[in-house]
Amino acid sequence: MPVPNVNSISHFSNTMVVRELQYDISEMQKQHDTYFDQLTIEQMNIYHRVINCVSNKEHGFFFVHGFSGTGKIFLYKNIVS
Ligand SMILES: Nc1ncnc2c1ncn2[C@@H]1O[C@H](COP(=O)(O)OP(=O)(O)OP(=O)(O)O)[C@@H](O)[C@H]1O
Repeated sequence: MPVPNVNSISHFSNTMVVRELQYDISEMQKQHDTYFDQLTIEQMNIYHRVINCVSNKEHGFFFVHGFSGTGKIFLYKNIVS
């Protein structure tokens, strides 16, 4: 069975990581502020729980569930931005 070239995999992974890290901070800030103003109270509560955990350098595991279209992705986008 052919074995993948480890150097290529490493380069590919790094390229993907580098691309992901090339975000525009001011654009992300604008996006965050826009989404943040629109969060519902429930989304806002989850947002603060996750952000507080990260800010306090605590470990956390969050599972957000809800019916389709209730704003889970909307919330994720706000948290990651
Ligand atoms: N607080 C909000 N203010 C304005 N629009 C919102 C808000 N929350 C969600 N939406 C909008 O509602 C729609 C559905 O939201 P979203 O895709 O986040 O739901 P979801 O729970 O992730 O759905 P699914 O489980 O089907 O993936 C999207 O168009 C999103 O932009």
